[in-house]
Amino acid sequence: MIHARGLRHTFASGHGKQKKEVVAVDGVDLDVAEGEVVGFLGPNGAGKTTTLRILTTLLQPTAGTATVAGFDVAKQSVEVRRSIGYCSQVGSTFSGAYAGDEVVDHGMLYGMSKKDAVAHGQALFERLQLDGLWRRKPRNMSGGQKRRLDIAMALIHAPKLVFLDEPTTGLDPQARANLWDHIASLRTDHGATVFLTTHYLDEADALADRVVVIDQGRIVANDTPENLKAAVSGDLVSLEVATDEQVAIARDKLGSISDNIEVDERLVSGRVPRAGKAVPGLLRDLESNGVSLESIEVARPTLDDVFLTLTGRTLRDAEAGAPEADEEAHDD
Ligand SMILES: Nc1ncnc2c1ncn2[C@@H]1O[C@H](COP(=O)(O)OP(=O)(O)OP(=O)(O)O)[C@@H](O)[C@H]1O
Repeated sequence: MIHARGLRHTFASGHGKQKKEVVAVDGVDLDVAEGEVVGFLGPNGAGKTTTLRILTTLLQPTAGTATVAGFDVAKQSVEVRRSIGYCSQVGSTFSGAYAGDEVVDHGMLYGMSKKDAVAHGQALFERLQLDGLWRRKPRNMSGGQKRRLDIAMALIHAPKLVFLDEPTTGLDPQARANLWDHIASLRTDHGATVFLTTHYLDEADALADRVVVIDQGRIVANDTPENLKAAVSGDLVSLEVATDEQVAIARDKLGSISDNIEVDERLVSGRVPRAGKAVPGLLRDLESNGVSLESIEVARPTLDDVFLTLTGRTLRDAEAGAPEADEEAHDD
C-alpha cells in the first residue's frame, strides 16, 4: 500500500544572512502492507507531518520516491488522492454549513452521486456515533464529535487507505478512548489500511500492529510494539528487601541477570529481558540466600523506554530540543 525509498524534504528557513536549511525528513524508507495499522511515532518536530504530507501529495519530496496505493506521489497525485482518506492534524475547515451537507459535498468532490454520498454519509454517522448530528453545525460540536466528523469526511469515498495525523490530540481521555475504538474499527468494519501519526506512546501501543519511530527526520525503529519493548529495554524488576543487610545480596543476585542495577535505600531495581521467565529463578535464589522481600514489582517497558534506549533522550527532551518551524517558509 505504501512504499517509500530515500524520502527527503528540506525547508528553507529564515531570511538574508539568517537563511538556513531545515532537514525535516532525511532519507526515509517505509513499507506498509494492505490491512496493516501502522503507528508513526516521534517527538514534536521529528518529521512525522512532513512525511505524511509527502505521502498524501500535499508536499513534493526534495529527493526520493514513494508509491501510495500503487501510484507515484510525485507524478500521479490525482490517482493517489482518489485512493486515500486523509485526516489532517488541524482537522477540516468547515464552512458553517450543516455537518451532513459538508460530508455529502466532500463525497461529491470525489465524484459520488448525491444519493450515494447521502446514503454512505448517514451510514458513517451511525457507525461513528454521530447520529442525530446530521443537521448540526460543526462549530457547535464537541472536540470528540468534530474529530469523528473529520474521520467521516476522510472515509466518505470508501478509501482503502486512511492517513490520520495525530487523531486524538487535544481530546480528553474519555473522548480519546472512544476515538480509539473507532480507529480500530476502520480495519475491522471498513477493511482499511491505517497509517497514523502520534506522539502518544499508549496510542501507538493500543492501536498499531507495527510502530515506526522517527527522530530528527530518520527512522530509528520499525517493529511490533511488543518486539520493540522486548528487544530494547527489558522489563523493570524492582525488589524491596526487608533489612539493610539484604540490600547487597539482592543487588548481587539481581545483578547476575541485569546490567544496570539501581539502589535506592531498600529498593533494588534493574532491567531484565523477559522477566516472566527469569523472575521465578531469581526468587528461589533470593530465598535460599536468606533474603525476604517486602514487595516485588515487574513493569513492562513502555515505548517511552524504547525511545530512550534508541536515542539516549526521553521523548520530552527530544521535544524540548526540536527546532522551531518557520511559519513564513515556503512548502515547496
Ligand atoms: N513550513 C515549514 N518551514 C520550515 N520548517 C518547517 C516547516 N514545517 C516543518 N518544519 C520543520 O521541519 C521539522 C519537522 O517538522 P514536522 O512538522 O514534520 O514534525 P512532526 O514530527 O510532525 O512534529 P509535530 O509532532 O509537532 O507535529 C521541524 O524541525 C519543523 O520545525
